[in-house]
Amino acid sequence: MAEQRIRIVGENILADDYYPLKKISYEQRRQDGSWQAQQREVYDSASGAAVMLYNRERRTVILTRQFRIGARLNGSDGFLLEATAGVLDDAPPAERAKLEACEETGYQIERLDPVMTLFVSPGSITERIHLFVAEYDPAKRCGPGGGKPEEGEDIEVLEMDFDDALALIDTGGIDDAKTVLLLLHLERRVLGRHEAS
Ligand SMILES: Nc1nc2c(ncn2[C@@H]2O[C@H](COP(=O)(O)OP(=O)(O)O[C@H]3O[C@H](CO)[C@@H](O)[C@H](O)[C@@H]3O)[C@@H](O)[C@H]2O)c(=O)[nH]1
Ligand SMILES: [Mg+2]
Repeated sequence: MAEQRIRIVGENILADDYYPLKKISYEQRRQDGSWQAQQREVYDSASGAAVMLYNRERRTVILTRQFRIGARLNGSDGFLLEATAGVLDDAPPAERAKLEACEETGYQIERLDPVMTLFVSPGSITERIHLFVAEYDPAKRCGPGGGKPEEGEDIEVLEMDFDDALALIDTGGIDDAKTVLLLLHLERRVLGRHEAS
C-alpha cells in the first residue's frame, strides 16, 4: 500500500441548507516527513453531467443562457452561455445528460459520446462533472425546452454557428469552464476549425 500522506481527523458542518458546507481538519505528511495540521472549508455540492449538442452538417452548437449567481458575485452579469447541464440526482451521467438536454433545450438526443470527467474546483468544491458531446437533429424534439419554471429555471436556448462560438471564447463572451472545454474538444476531435474568410 502507498504510504499514507493524509489523515482526515475531523469534520465540522458550518452550514447545511441545500448542500453542506464543511470544515475539514486533516494532517498532511510533508515531503520532509513532518506532519502538519491543516483546515479547509469545502462545499460538498452534488456532481453533475453536461453535454454540448452539435450538428455536423449545419456546423452549429446549442448553447443555453441562464442566470448564475456565483458568476454574478465575481465580475460577470451572471448570464453565462453554457452547454446544457444538470446535477446527477442518482442518475447515471449519460442518462442525466440526455434528460437535461431534453428539459433545457427541447432536443431529443439519441447517442452521447463521453469526453472526460473533471473536478471543477478541487480546492474548495467536491463536485465532479461528467462531460459529453452529442449530435442533435433540429427536427427531433421532445418538448419546448427552457427548464423547469417551478424550480426557478428560465433558460434561453440559442443555436449558434460553431465558429462564432469559438470566436466568443477568444473575446471572453463564453467563459464557463465546461463549455469552453467542450467547444475545444469539438474543434480538436469532431468538427475542426474553419478559418474566417
Ligand atoms: N432552492 C434552491 N434550489 C437550488 C439550489 N441549488 C440548486 N437548486 C435547484 O437545483 C436545480 C439545478 O438545476 P440543474 O439543471 O440540475 O443543475 P445546474 O444548475 O444546471 O447545474 C449544472 O451545472 C452547474 C454549473 O456548471 C454544475 O455546477 C452542476 O454540477 C451541474 O452540472 C436548479 O434549477 C434549482 O432549482 C439552492 O441553493 N436552493
Ligand atoms: Mg442545468
